[in-house]
Amino acid sequence: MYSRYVPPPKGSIPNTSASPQPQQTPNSISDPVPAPAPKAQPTAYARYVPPPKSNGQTPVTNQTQQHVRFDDVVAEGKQSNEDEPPTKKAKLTEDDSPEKSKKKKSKKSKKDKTKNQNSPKETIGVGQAYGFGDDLIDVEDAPIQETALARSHRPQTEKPSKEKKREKKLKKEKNIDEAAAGDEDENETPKRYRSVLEKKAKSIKSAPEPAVEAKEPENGDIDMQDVSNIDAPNAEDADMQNDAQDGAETELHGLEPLPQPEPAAPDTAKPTYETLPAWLAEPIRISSQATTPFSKLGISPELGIRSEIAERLSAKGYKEAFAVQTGVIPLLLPHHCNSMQGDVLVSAATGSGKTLAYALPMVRDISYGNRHLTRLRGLVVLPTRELVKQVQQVCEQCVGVFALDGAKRRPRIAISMGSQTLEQEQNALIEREEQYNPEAYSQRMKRLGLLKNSLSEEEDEDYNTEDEEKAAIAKKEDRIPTLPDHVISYKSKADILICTPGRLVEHIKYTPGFSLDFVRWLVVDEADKLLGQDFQQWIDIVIPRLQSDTRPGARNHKQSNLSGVRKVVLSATMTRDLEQLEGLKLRRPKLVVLEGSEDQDGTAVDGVPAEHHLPELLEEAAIKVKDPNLKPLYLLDLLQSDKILGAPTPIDSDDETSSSGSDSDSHSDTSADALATAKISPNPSPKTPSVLIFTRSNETALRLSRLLSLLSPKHLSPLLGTLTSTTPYAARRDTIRAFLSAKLRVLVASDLVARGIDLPALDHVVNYDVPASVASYVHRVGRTARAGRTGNAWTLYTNPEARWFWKEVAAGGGVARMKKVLRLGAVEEGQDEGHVWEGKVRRYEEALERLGREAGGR
Ligand SMILES: Nc1ncnc2c1ncn2[C@@H]1O[C@H](COP(=O)(O)OP(=O)(O)OP(=O)(O)O)[C@@H](O)[C@H]1O
Repeated sequence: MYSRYVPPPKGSIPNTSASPQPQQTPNSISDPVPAPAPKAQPTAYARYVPPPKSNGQTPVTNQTQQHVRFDDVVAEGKQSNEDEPPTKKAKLTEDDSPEKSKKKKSKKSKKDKTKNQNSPKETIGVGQAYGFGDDLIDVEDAPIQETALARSHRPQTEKPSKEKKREKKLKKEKNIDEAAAGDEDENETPKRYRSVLEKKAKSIKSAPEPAVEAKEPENGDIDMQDVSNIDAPNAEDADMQNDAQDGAETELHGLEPLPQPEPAAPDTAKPTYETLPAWLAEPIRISSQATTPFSKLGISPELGIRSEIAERLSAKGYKEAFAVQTGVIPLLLPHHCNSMQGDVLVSAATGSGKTLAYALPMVRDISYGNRHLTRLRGLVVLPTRELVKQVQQVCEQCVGVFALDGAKRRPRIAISMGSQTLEQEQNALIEREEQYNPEAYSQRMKRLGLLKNSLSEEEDEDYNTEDEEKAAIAKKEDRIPTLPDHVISYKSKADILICTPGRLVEHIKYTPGFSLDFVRWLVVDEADKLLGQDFQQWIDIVIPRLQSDTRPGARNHKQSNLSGVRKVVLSATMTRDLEQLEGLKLRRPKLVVLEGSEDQDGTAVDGVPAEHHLPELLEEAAIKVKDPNLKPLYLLDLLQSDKILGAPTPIDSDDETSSSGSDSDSHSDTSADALATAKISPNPSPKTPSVLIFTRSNETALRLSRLLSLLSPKHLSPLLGTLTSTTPYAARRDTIRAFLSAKLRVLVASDLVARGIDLPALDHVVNYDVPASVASYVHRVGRTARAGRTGNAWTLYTNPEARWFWKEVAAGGGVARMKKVLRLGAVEEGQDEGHVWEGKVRRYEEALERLGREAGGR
């Protein structure tokens, strides 16, 4: 039935005046509803006549109108024989029983087709849609056509008797199809279809009455049932379709709709463009105020820091856990939950106490280990020797704290940083023991027998590869004399090794018996530095050795079900570079970020949290250097200002001009005050402020240090020390010791000590040269204002450096600070009188000349 529907061409509304349309008829019928404008279309759909808008009539009236219209057509066709008015027919239709209605529907269908014949276009369309010739359509419609044709060909000489008329009428009604067949010539029905049509007519006649009544549309609109009736090839088909449709309503024959799943809830998640993993994008944030007693850390006293230990820590100056320790230590203490035992990354300000945050839980775990066996279980990697020494001290403190608390053993701590020869370090790290092992002994003898022949060659053997070198070391080891049936076995002398990455790599390669098989802690302090630089590719060499699991149980953590290497990665300027972190092969990592309490600015710029946080009690200032050639003089003025060291006493003054200047009224007036407030003295005390001056290179540091000594031989020179990476380690160590004991008060240093060095009493940091990066600035100024103390940072900047400094460092959103950076004018611009400054410049030029002579004389 669907194939028969030929939709009308778009926008082509047939001209109702051009062809007679059934819709026109109702207008003449006594219908109370004014007929709508005819929208005659020859198809079934075209029969729908919408009810007039807001006519105040009920839809029932419209329904009536529809039926009236169809029956009108019938009435029209019969009007010549039965002179009943159309209104009567309409009434009858409305009163029809459902059964009759069904029959009439079939007739309607046929008659409708007759009407459709008036439109040649439609006839062609329907025939084509069926795939038959148009003839077939004509034949189907023939019974209805006959009424008109038969009338026109009826002989005029018929008997006028009523009997004959009645007979004829009956005959006509009974054999309407036969008459159609008899009118072959008129209908031009092909013979080949005649028998088919006859059979069809008979079957229509003999067909039983439909059992199911056709439903009438309730609202006057034509529904699909009507359409199917109208378009059915004949009445029987239409009835059958009706039956089928009605039956489908009552009996579904297993075609019930399958249960469908609940419709999925619409996805309300906003698209995210975050490329960082969740642990990095959403770190654990710790407020700087979050201090806690050590005894409260951990899930229980047994698995945490016991109160006896907390008391001992307090005795050592660690009264309660700093904020970063409050956040990190619980993550590193034993836990039953595996998800709490992943690797930990820490980003916290300089001087916030990161060292104790990892040293305490690591030493605790190793203290509770095997009583008798010393194995290398903890590895701490740091970028400089100074830091190695510093961390060693903190770890030793922790060892002392746990040693008395029922710990099974006192962990041994070793350092390796290249301050000694490799052999000295090897002896400090590894112990050789003779072990009874006849089998290994015979194998060793075999090797030695083979070696004898080639001994002379080996003496001047040149190693081309690492493997060759290792083999040579093994041969040397074989030659160490032992007791019969004994071989050399190796034993670690240290439980914890604190080292620089370069030396660690050397031990892995060249120290017999040096093994990382038992290591279960890896600490990478100053991580951004260690991951950002190559350091003999230490990551590629160390990390695979920590992943190997050749000895089952060797990496088991005490008091927890964790096995494997626990990695702790720390920095004040922690890298978020996943590529760099990837090399560490982190497991279930968590990032802990220490935030400032209420950073005045820099906490968030455009909603982006600051990358670095400066110590809360740090005060920063910057001084513009107008003439870079006189920069050392600017520094001298700053040092000798009341802001830092104060002016030297007039009696001991290095400065001739200053003495002469003191003759002036202004100076003589204040000389008594100057004496009273003078801070610089050749004999410093712990109260004398301490200063760390950073330069951009070793050479600049050495040169500046010498220049300051020449400019102030009496006062600054005795207080001055220099720290560069070219300075011998022993000299460096002595310098730091002297500084910590207040014998030295001013250190001129390269960036060697910019990171990690803890100089607790340091009051001032001066950036003589602007740092190379924001991170470098953070580390440099972080040498002061540590552990909750106050501190000052001063930066000298030249005109070309001004833009970068103020934009990236001072005002950049990447650095969170409590106070804004002060912009200061140089001393020469304000306080000094012209002739005093001129005198300083003259002395500076003399000092430069002398420096040049010294350099040339070397
Ligand atoms: N709980 C504590 N109580 C008192 N002082 C502490 C505590 N924890 C650490 N300190 C002290 O704070 C100072 C800074 O500690 P530490 O050197 O570990 O800082 P840091 O965060 O590693 O700094 P940097 O990033 O510069 O290396 C040290 O002098 C240390 O002794």
